[in-house]
Amino acid sequence: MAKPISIQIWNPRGKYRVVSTKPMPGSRWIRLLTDHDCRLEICTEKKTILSVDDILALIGDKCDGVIGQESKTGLPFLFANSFHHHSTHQLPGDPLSIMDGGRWRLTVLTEDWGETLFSALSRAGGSAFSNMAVGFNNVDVKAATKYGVAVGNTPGVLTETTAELAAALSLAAARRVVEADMFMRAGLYDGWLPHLFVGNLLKGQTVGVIGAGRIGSAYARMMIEGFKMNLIYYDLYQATRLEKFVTDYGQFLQSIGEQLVTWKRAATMHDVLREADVISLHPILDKTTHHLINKDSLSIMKKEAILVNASRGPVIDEAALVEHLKANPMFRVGLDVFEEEPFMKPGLAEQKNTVIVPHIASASKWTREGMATLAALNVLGKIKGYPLWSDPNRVAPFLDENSQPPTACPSIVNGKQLGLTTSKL
Ligand SMILES: NC(=O)c1ccc[n+]([C@@H]2O[C@H](COP(=O)([O-])OP(=O)(O)OC[C@H]3O[C@@H](n4cnc5c(N)ncnc54)[C@H](O)[C@@H]3O)[C@@H](O)[C@H]2O)c1
Ligand SMILES: O=C(O)[C@H](O)CO
Repeated sequence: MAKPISIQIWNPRGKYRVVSTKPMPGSRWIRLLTDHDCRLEICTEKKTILSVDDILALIGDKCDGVIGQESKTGLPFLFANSFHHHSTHQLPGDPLSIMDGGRWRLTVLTEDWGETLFSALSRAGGSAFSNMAVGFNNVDVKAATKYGVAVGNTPGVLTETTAELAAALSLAAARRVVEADMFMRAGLYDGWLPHLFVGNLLKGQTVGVIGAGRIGSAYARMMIEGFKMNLIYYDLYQATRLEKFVTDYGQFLQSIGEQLVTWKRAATMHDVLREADVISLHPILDKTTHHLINKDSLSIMKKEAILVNASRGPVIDEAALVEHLKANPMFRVGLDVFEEEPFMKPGLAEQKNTVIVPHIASASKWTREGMATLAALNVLGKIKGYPLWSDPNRVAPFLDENSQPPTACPSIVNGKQLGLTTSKL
């Protein structure tokens, strides 16, 4: 077992022991737990990723609930959590393995919430775990359910913040903002030139969205309202509200004498790749979306297309992307996530046609504090036996600093499997 690691303790006499594997932004989440009789232990260890042994040491003999972090892109439960039946992209080998220089090696890139940790939490008397994230590809939900542990996540509070970063990456890539900034800082500018950093105009072009869920739909709206782009999207489900929005918005534009905007639901992802000028990826990461963008799919995209990824790194085959960027200098990408965070595939950083940021899509103050609050309330709610909140996307009542949050768990992904009741509120 790993040595005990550094811990900050709040409300030492609290009846329920809750552990957070990282300090989280804001203080409301701490108050909410300690005001409800929780002894809170926050791991302040500098390590970015805690090992299973570290977390076992944190759980100890008595622990009622844990707040964990997805921290970095996680492959481990790609297969276990897949709720979709169509599989067009099979990863060869063990799901815990990753290709490295021609060999498969074991990798743990994230807190590894599987059988070992959930059985330990259950033995310690715990029944609650929440990720401080909406994605939960680092969690083996089946194992959690087997041990009676609720798994929380934090939807609703990061939708707009994440979509805004995807829009920022789209714009920065289209207008070559980073390249131009570096040029300026290097003192290379010696006067206006007709050909200097010519990029792509977005107005009237087609935006493609793959995974038109909460974030994908919010991003689509931003690009349509902001830049009057037409939409083509691919999702396993119809995005009815998004379609209606584009229809209504198009009619509004026509009524004021401007050009219509249109939408199309593509029958295949390849239709989006062929037709769109800017493509943004927003699906969950599971076996159906692993390496969705690979050598073949890149080859059918327009030579001057822009590809944005603020979902999960392994949705793109990053090595294939590097080759594509080298061969197609006018093809540009905006990346918030990487296949093996915190690393980038060799060659990516050297390519001028990339805009790369370190997994900051949800990093606005309001969102990060809200994520901490929701994660804490998922754990508190389960410990207290509160029901599930009826609509995990409607989280505003939990985020109002001036009132007590509802007595419900904001978002538990395995609530049904655990037979938890739903709040009437
Ligand atoms: N970069 C970041 O910091 C950051 C922040 C928030 C979320 N995320 C990622 O974004 C993901 C999406 O978040 P969300 O809140 O919009 O989730 P969501 O569940 O609302 O949307 C995901 C959509 O992907 C679709 N989908 C699933 N499999 C697909 C497939 N094979 N092809 C096409 N579409 C498919 C689903 O039907 C759904 O509509 C999260 O799971 C998370 O991994 C990243
Ligand atoms: O899934 C998530 O929520 C992100 O990756 C972190 O914001």
